[in-house]
Amino acid sequence: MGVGKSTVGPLLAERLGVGYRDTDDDIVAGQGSTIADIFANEGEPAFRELEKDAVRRALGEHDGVLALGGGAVLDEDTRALLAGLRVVCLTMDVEEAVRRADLDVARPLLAVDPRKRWTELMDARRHLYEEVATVVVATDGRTSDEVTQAVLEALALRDGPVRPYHRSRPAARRAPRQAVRGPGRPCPLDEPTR
Ligand SMILES: Nc1ncnc2c1ncn2[C@@H]1O[C@H](COP(=O)(O)OP(=O)(O)OP(=O)(O)O)[C@@H](O)[C@H]1O
Ligand SMILES: O=C(O)C1=C[C@@H](O)[C@@H](O)[C@H](O)C1
Ligand SMILES: [Mg+2]
Repeated sequence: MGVGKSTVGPLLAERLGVGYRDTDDDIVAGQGSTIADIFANEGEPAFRELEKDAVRRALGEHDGVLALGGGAVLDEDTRALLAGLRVVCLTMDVEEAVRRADLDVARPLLAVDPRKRWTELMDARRHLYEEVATVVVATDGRTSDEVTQAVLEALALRDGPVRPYHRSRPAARRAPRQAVRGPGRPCPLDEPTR
């Protein structure tokens, strides 16, 4: 949350010459309310249902860079949909998270005691981010342009120069996920690609 998905996503899309889409933006546009208002008025479970639908729809319609909400990976079906795609997990430490949480939009899950909440959320989610990530890229001390470059390099190390997948491309010709990540090699969040 606040790690820079919506900042780096468009830069990455531009570098790759593909479109950019953000499921948080899709939800806000579809509901005509902010995420903070959806959490406040309808509750987190209702938001998660909207998020699940938004991710499914976006993955079906969109071939370019897609930013997911930070909690999208909580859903098992969503995690299954991400298998076989290049998934970039951006990281930062808690100090940076607290700084960025203060910068702009309200993040409902960090509204009270952001340091404690962020740590709790990461403890609960770390294994899910690791499960879906093809590469893990640290953002601390890097500008968004530097993060974008690091993402491209991390993906190229795993997969060769990045070319977008196209939905028309037969699934069998896609690089198998294990080959991208390396057999039995998870992408631990405490050993990000620097
Ligand atoms: N590399 C960076 N260095 C410093 N600040 C950054 C960096 N990337 C993004 N930011 C700032 O951090 C804040 C959060 O960024 P952004 O909204 O892109 O995160 P996000 O991951 O999309 O958040 P959310 O999970 O709420 O969707 C913004 O104020 C943004 O300008
Ligand atoms: O990590 C999370 O649970 C969230 C992240 C944001 O992208 C938003 O989807 C929302 O603020 C919840
Ligand atoms: Mg965002």
